[in-house]
Amino acid sequence: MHSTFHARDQQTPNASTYGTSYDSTHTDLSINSREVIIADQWLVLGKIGEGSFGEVFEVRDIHTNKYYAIKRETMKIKRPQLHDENAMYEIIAGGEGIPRCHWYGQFDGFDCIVMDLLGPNLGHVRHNVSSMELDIAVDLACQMVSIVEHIHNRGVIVRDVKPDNFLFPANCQLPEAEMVESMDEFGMPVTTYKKSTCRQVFTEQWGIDKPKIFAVDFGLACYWRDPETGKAHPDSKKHIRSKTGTARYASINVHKGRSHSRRDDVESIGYILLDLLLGTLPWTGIHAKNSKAGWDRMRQLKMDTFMSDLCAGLPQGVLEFVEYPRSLQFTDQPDYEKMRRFLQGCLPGGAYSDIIKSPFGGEAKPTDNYDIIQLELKQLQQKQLEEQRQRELNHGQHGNDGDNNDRHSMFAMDDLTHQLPASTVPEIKPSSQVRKDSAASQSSLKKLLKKNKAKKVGWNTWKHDQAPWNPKTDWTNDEDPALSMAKSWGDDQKVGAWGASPGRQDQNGLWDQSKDVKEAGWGNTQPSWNAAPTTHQTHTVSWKKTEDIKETNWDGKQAPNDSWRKKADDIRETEWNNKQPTWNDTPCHQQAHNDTWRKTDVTMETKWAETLPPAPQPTPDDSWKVQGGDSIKPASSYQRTPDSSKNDKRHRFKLENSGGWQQQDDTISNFDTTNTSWRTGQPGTVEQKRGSWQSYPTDEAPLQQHRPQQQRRHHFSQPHQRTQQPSSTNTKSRYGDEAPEQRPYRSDAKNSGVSTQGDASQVDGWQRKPGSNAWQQKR
Ligand SMILES: Nc1ncnc2c1ncn2[C@@H]1O[C@H](COP(=O)(O)OP(=O)(O)OP(=O)(O)O)[C@@H](O)[C@H]1O
Repeated sequence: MHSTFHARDQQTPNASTYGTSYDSTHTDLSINSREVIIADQWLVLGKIGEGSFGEVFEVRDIHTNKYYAIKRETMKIKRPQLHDENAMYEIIAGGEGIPRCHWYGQFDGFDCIVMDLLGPNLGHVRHNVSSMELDIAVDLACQMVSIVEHIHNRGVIVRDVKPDNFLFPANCQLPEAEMVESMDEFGMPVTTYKKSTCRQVFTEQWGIDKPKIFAVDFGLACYWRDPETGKAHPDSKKHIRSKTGTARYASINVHKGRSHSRRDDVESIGYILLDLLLGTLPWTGIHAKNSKAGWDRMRQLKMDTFMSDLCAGLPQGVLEFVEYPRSLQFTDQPDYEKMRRFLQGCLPGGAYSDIIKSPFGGEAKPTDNYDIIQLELKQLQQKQLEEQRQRELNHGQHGNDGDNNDRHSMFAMDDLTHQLPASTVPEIKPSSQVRKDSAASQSSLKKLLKKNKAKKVGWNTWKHDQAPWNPKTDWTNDEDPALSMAKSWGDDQKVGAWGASPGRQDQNGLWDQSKDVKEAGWGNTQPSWNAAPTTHQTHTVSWKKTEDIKETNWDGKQAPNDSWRKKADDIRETEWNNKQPTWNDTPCHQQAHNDTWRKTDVTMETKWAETLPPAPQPTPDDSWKVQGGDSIKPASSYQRTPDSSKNDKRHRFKLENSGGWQQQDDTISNFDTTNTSWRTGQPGTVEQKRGSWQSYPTDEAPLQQHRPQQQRRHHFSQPHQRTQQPSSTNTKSRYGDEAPEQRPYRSDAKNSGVSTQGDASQVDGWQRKPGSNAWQQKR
């Protein structure tokens, strides 16, 4: 039965001592150093772990007093993945070794998943024991095979199988090394640490012979099988341009740039098994000039290492287990039972228990003789490096690919958790022509797509950052450490959205134009969009029909507020409704639909090429004028916030000096007029000059600086940025079947009900048409 460890009282006898103490990173800091209760239920206790993108905290359910873990990810991140991870947890729920999720939602600008609380991970434990006995490693590997088998049976592949993603139960504490004081040859005191063996830890400290493990972190997981057709995804055979997962445990096929399939997950388990038994791998600890060089070197080492050399001293079954996945084809289903047989056969008396002879001669080494193994591995590694150096010298390539020994200019590959920039692919400079609504731009877009095709972009590759129309500035966001980190790592570490979300739409990215990709051209003239008046939009849009895609009819007043619906046999159609709420809201934006559509079996994307005029800058000294000229008050005294509690179009207004909020529906007629000389009235009586309002997503977090910047980024950006909602109350799926909402920068005028006549008729190059609400560009 699936056992869970989500509450202290459900744990083992030594429940009082377990918990977060296993993790040295535990800080006892709750978010913002104050009591934080998430969703009125989960009291944050302290941080217990973190990965490249997520942070994990221990929380207590204040209603039941049970303990859980919460993983959070900032919603500002360029490529959020917790949402997908939650979806993956749902898909694989109920399996042995899969933690249960209890809540998913947004809090304080973070996506959060509450799940069963677990303990130290396999990597931690291996690091803290002197050696791991064969039967223990075999048992753990068998559990991993079964967990991965379950996940594969649900149509999903993990793509990041590594020791750090297998966790022991929460009642298991990280083993501590025993401190031993002694004297060195000069009589000086020396402190050494003696680690226990794994068996000692399990039996003596944890009181369990064979602890259970649980898999976590499905941020990179994706479907290997199309849930609609039940067949392997057609695109998944393509080459990927950037590698996914953790280099140390990546399969050779992934190193070669092939898409992940089930065989790669099980090959990674083989490397984990070797790591557990040997304590290291020949390619552990290597340094490289850049991550690409590191991945390349690891690939070379993996390919050059005879597994029989590596497995010397280990039972034959280990070798069989490691080599078996390498023989699998892309679509092959691994024979999990056979893999477990190899493992079980390793145990004394088993069918695969013969010990493999060491290539260095002499007796076979015992598996717990760590020093000898380390020495032999070092020799092996040296030998391989020497051979490689020699090869390079012969080819006159020495030093060209990061294989020099200048360690100062290198970084440790072990630090590299995810993946590589596609540094071999030349970046395509953004072309201004691409954004133009002209026939020329259509053809240049096609050229770019064609170029991209030549670059072997695969269906499960995150391609956003390589989008030719997406200039580098798109990544510039110094305020967001997560983004700058992503940048420094090569922007396509975290793949997943493509593969992960069949049936959902990701409005971002660049796509390749291959058989299953459909393109729809947009007519060359979209005068109404360019002019962007609020009311008169006429879509003279032409569609190019390719292959089996259906055309979408436009009936004059459409907005990209569409929903997709699947018709028959793999054909999707766009339904456009006639409302244009979002586009209408943005009179000061120039929008050009220079779009292409891509359809794959499972996803569809929209690329909105957008040219926006510079966002209007608020001028703090702008004033409010009351019609009739009674009084003038600095607009900065007023703040406006969307009423996030109501999540509707009403706004609250704050008169700074008077304190207190006043909520209005669509007017500001009830302002506290006693405090100031303000006179308010019905819509139409107050004039507004630009920049008068300051928008706040919540009562606390000013957005004023942020929003214009975001808007400027839209100048270049992919549409998903527009879909990001700053409000913490936004729980809407980013993959929902809607087009991205246009967040109006100047929604104040419309939403507040304040008339925008008079002075407000001019906004940074735009002006109201005399006598009408329509906007037109200044000439
Ligand atoms: N349910 C849990 N209970 C206790 N600790 C957890 C739990 N989930 C994760 N952790 C700890 O937090 C660490 C980071 O979690 P996780 O791997 O999910 O984050 P990540 O950012 O996705 O990591 P990665 O860099 O591998 O992608 C894990 O290695 C583990 O030690």
